[in-house]
Amino acid sequence: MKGISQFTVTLDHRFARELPEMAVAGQAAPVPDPRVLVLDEALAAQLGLDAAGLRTAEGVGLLVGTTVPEDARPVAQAYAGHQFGGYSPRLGDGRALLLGELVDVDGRVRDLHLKGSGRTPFARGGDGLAAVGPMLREFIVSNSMHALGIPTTRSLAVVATGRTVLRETPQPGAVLARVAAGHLRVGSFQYARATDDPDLLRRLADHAISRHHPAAAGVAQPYLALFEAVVAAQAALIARWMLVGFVHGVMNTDNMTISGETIDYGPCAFMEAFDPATVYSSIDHAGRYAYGNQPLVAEWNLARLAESLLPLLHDDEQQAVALAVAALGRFRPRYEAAWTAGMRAKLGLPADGNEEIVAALIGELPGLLQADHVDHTTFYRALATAARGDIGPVRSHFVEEAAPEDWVTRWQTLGPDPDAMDRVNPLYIPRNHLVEEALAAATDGDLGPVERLLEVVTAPYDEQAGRERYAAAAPVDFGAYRTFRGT
Ligand SMILES: Nc1ncnc2c1ncn2[C@@H]1O[C@H](COP(=O)(O)OP(=O)(O)OP(=O)(O)O)[C@@H](O)[C@H]1O
Repeated sequence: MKGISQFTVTLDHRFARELPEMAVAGQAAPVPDPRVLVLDEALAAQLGLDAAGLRTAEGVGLLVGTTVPEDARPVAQAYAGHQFGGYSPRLGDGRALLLGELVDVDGRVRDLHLKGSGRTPFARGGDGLAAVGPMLREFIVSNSMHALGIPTTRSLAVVATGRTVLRETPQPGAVLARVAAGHLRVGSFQYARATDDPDLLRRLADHAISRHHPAAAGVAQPYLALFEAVVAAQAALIARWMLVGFVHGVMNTDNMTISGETIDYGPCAFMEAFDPATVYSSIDHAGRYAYGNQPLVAEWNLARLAESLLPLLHDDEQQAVALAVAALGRFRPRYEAAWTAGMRAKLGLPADGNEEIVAALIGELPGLLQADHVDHTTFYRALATAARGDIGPVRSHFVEEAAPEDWVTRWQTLGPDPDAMDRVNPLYIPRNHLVEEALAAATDGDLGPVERLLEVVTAPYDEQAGRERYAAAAPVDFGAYRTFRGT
């Protein structure tokens, strides 16, 4: 491995140092013909990395893991997890490497991680690789989420490898360089707990507190405070997903972070026609991870985290369980409060006042939207137009145009603020048919549609002239419920 001469990158290896039992040394697979497809230059600058340097041969080598600093020790992280409800004791990064941690220009510690960088000891039957399409999906959707102000892992770059990856059909391969507050997952704690090594579990919890929830340090019950902090972060996160209609698609416990960032953009998509049963993953036959189930699944995943933490909560198991149950019980009220506050904002209403009328309006809305398969995104922009005095666009969202009138009349008496609504209700989300269209073009070598889509979804609230098709629902023949595999 060679050093980087174009620019300096200083990587720490705190995860590997503090938790060596959970870090397996790995090396990126050779990349025959690396080509940068997309690079987030603003993110590079935030990391203190020179974007031009990242485009040089050595810089690209860092982005795919083949040229790393001399003292770098890339590792695959161990984790376990419940996938679709079934427990796997050993998952881990099968096709990913943590290159190390770096301190960004704001002094925050960020992981630099590669996805699709080759097989690791956790690869099981997998080839360790990733295809251009899914890695660009992660780049596009994570950028959209960030622009929407939703906590998420970030995508620094997608580099085509020049290697063919075999999926249903042969696909061009790619490596995603991912940046995150951290890669600890609920599954990391399940892994540590399953080792029956209380010291490892404690070190993992201390590491998580120090990196993600420092306020939990120094209180009487730090590990309970850690759990409470994760509950709070996830309640806030899932509410944000629900408010924009984001369907994660694979909310396994290895895809739920301790930091509270959204992770793993596999078969994810934004719901168009409002329907709680909306599912995008072709392997989710039972609808476990449907839009409307996401808060319940999050709570279920957090219960698995609580189980993993029990030995740290109290010496007496019954007392530990009682503490965990009480803390988990705070998920629902926190989620409800975040949801209600978010809905008030979407409806252009102040944070409090008129509680009963507002609760009724919020409670009735899903039924109204679902009955007519109303587009979850354009509806709220149309509602702002109604607040400005023109109810026409709202009416045209419904089969029976008079259907929403009673609801709208009651809402209008509350004096909603349309400008405030347009600041929280996006006009542009990465609609699945646009994402698919862009990924197909990129797979065929044309990056134009990806670049245009990125431009649109990273300015989600501002009307962009000539970009009407990006705000419109999928054409009927696309099929609103088309599902796909994520990887
Ligand atoms: N092609 C592959 N080769 C080896 N391992 C794989 C491959 N695809 C997935 N895995 C492994 O299978 C497990 C579940 O995969 P999943 O798709 O949830 O994760 P991922 O998308 O690879 O990574 P992340 O969760 O970090 O975004 C993980 O342990 C992952 O590393």
